[in-house]
Amino acid sequence: MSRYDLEYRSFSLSLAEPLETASGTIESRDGFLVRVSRADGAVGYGEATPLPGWTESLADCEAALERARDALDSGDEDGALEAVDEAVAARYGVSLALADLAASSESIPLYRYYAPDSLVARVPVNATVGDGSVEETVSAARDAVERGFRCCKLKVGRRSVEADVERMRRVREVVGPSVELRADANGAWDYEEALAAIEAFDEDDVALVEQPLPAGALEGHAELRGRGVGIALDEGLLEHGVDAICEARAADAVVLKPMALGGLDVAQQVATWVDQFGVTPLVTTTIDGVVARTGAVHLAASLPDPPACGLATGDLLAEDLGRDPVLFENGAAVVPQAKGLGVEGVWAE
Ligand SMILES: O=C(O)CCC(=O)c1ccccc1C(=O)O
Ligand SMILES: [Mg+2]
Repeated sequence: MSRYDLEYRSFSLSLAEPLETASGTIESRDGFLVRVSRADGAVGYGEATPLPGWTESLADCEAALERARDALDSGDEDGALEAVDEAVAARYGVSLALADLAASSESIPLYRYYAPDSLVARVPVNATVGDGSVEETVSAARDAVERGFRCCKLKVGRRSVEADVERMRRVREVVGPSVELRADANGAWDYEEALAAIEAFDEDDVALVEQPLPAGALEGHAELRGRGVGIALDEGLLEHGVDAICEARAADAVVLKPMALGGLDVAQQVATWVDQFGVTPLVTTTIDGVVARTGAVHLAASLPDPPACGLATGDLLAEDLGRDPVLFENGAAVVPQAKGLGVEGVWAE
């Protein structure tokens, strides 16, 4: 007898404007909305939105969701998560739907399912600024600060280091000294370029650079630390895992993307583990729909004292799966306190 039913529907969401990054341009996000329902009428939502280079393909994601559905149909609950074990986006979709259902049944917001005794009103967030021209970059950063953001992350690495240093310098002039600035090179630089960028960024009080060197580099990242600008590993976390990074002392922070790690439960474990080594966990999305994005907000809310997280990516989309339950104000995401994820109206019949 099956206790749960799993259904999924495909969607395609275009970005308001293509997001330029050093590892490619993101124009749309295609994936699957997942719904798990229990015989008593309780439901939970999840979202599996693969991103080439970061997760399984769309086809592999769908095949994994189909296996999970079949496992649940035959009453095999453990089998459902085993079926998506090798497909991180599908695993996020299924595990999020099950967690949303479980937290909803207990009438607690999802973050308290992971951090039972906590009460968290808001988590700080960064604005995400694409790798555009100086004018585009300055205008996007100025806009973000006018909307209340206190931290901006600039995508870098598509042009020369000098050009990126110029972009950063102009942004610092415009936003003033108190806004935190970060960069994300998505692995674009070699060691010499990264060193030059970091030394120049330090003069503009840049707090952090994500993935200056390719994912494979560990020693190089370790060498780049301690120069005033923090080093965060993103692609590198997926390539090496936590232990190798901590052992090589290769990072000040690691970037946790639930879609790329296979779910909030996995990301929670990674966060708790890296924290033991003094490495800061930093939660971001993969530019997802509202269901996956809100899951990431709950993950950040479940962590003690998170830094500004890359969760304010909803505005990058031209359309969404439903209404966004997360309000952004004064540089923070207001954490939904309704039961479960707090996402409604995404599965209109
Ligand atoms: O962290 C953010 O500000 C937003 C998320 C982001 O930058 C991103 C989005 C999609 C794919 C990769 C990345 C990345 O952090 O490298
Ligand atoms: Mg990154």
